[in-house]
Amino acid sequence: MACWRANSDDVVATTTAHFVFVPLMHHGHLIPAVDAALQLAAHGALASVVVTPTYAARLRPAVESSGLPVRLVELPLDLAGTDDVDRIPLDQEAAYLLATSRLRGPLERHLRVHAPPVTCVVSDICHPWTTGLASSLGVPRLSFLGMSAYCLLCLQTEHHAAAMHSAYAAADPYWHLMPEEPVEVKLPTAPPGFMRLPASEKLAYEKLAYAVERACVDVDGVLLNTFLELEPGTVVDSGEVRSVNVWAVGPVSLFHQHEHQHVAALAARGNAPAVDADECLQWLDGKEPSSVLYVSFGSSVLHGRPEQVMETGLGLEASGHPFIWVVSPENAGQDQDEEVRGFLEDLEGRLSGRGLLIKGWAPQQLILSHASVGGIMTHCGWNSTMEAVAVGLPVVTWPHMAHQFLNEMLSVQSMGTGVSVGVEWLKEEDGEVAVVERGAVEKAVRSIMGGGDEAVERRTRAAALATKAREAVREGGSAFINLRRLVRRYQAVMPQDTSTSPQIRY
Ligand SMILES: O=c1ccn([C@@H]2O[C@H](COP(=O)(O)OP(=O)(O)O[C@H]3O[C@H](CO)[C@@H](O)[C@H](O)[C@H]3O)[C@@H](O)[C@H]2O)c(=O)[nH]1
Repeated sequence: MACWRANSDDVVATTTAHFVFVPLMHHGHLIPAVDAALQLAAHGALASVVVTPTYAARLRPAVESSGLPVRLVELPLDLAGTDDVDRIPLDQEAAYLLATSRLRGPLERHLRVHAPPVTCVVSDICHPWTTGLASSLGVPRLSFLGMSAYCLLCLQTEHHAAAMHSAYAAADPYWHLMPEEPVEVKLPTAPPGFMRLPASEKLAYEKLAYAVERACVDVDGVLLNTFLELEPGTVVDSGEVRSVNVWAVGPVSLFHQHEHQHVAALAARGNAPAVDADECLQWLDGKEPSSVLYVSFGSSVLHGRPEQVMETGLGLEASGHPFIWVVSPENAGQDQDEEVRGFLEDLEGRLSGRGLLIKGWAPQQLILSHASVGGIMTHCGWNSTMEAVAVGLPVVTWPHMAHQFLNEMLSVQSMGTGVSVGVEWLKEEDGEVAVVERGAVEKAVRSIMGGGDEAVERRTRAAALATKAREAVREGGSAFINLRRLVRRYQAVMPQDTSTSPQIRY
């Protein structure tokens, strides 16, 4: 079957499903979107990923080395002199997110003149403007959500949606009543310093939150980086409650254990690493199997207070276990805090050989795939949570904001692979401050890395989940079947150009 589209410039024929990904250019959103694009391409589709030049340069090695039909559509976007969200001041981030809507015109023009025609737009939830883009192109739109099915289900309740929005807008603690469960969970938002927004930005976030809500409504389906066996009832329920197709295609990171990927590309997944990947692997080679803890708080979490960085370091030291600790430049005091900088240098000196500090971007995927790594301390970003599942590692959970608290619950209570670090909330003049003392860090690390019965059982459960994850993406597995069905479904869709009379033939 061939589908034809007439547009103002040309007439092209295609039998290929062509997914155009419009990700949010923020690591936690962009990385899984690119992985999903690679997965779809491995299943026979063409995938285009829309990015600005900075991100195109970062992604090119991984995309090109895959040898798969994934195109980077490079479009400029300038805000405050940069197109890189890492360099945009925190108080302008919301404005940046809203500014991405400026991409719509150039993108639509690009898609209209470049063959083959798009058959499906896959949009980050933060890009409500893609609704208009898809309808103007006459193609369906999928939303790509960087969260669990459980979290999606929670978002169905008006109460939670409102709470989530007010959290972003006002940075107040909020409460969420889980659907059909009489359990109240306190979901505090963020420590001071994180998403503390000036009044002008609050408005931008409110607008954004409203836009996200709209964007979730008018979709042909939702793509989730989870898999059926991980959240059996919830994947189905989340679709039924919302009356939308939910496609669980994860763990998308497992693509990188695929024959297509090279070590160098893997090291540079998402960003250029701040360490030499070979040296990092050699360091791990010198360690016992499953003995090293990997500590990372993702791409955007700030501890807020310098004392917290020091308490974390002292807790890791006291645990006695080898570790790799990824300290973001802001947390490492690279900008101003000399005390923190000095503390980290001393720590590195004292623990030389036992603790490896990476100040900047870590080759996370490469590290987690190494046999010497035995556990992760994580902020419970959904990607890191899924990456832990994919490689079968237990986790110390230390959520910092928003749905990370739900992800903690999934790891600790549902999967049984997590131990909470136990964040304490102290009242201060301008709100609550999250505090984790060194003793709590030490205890949680010993608990997942130790040899006691509970630790062994946790590791066994994590290994069993990883087996299920690999089965899900393997031929005949649930995610594999979903990817295949997606490619078939959107290859059969006939794009219609609404500005000209569509000419469609079979
Ligand atoms: O040094 C680093 C840091 C991160 N990563 C990768 O970057 C991604 C980080 O994603 P995630 O673990 O989800 O954390 P965030 O970057 O904090 O992600 C944001 O986006 C996620 C998806 O919406 C949300 O779940 C989080 O709460 C939100 O903070 C993962 O693929 C990591 O492997 C690296 O490779 N090296």
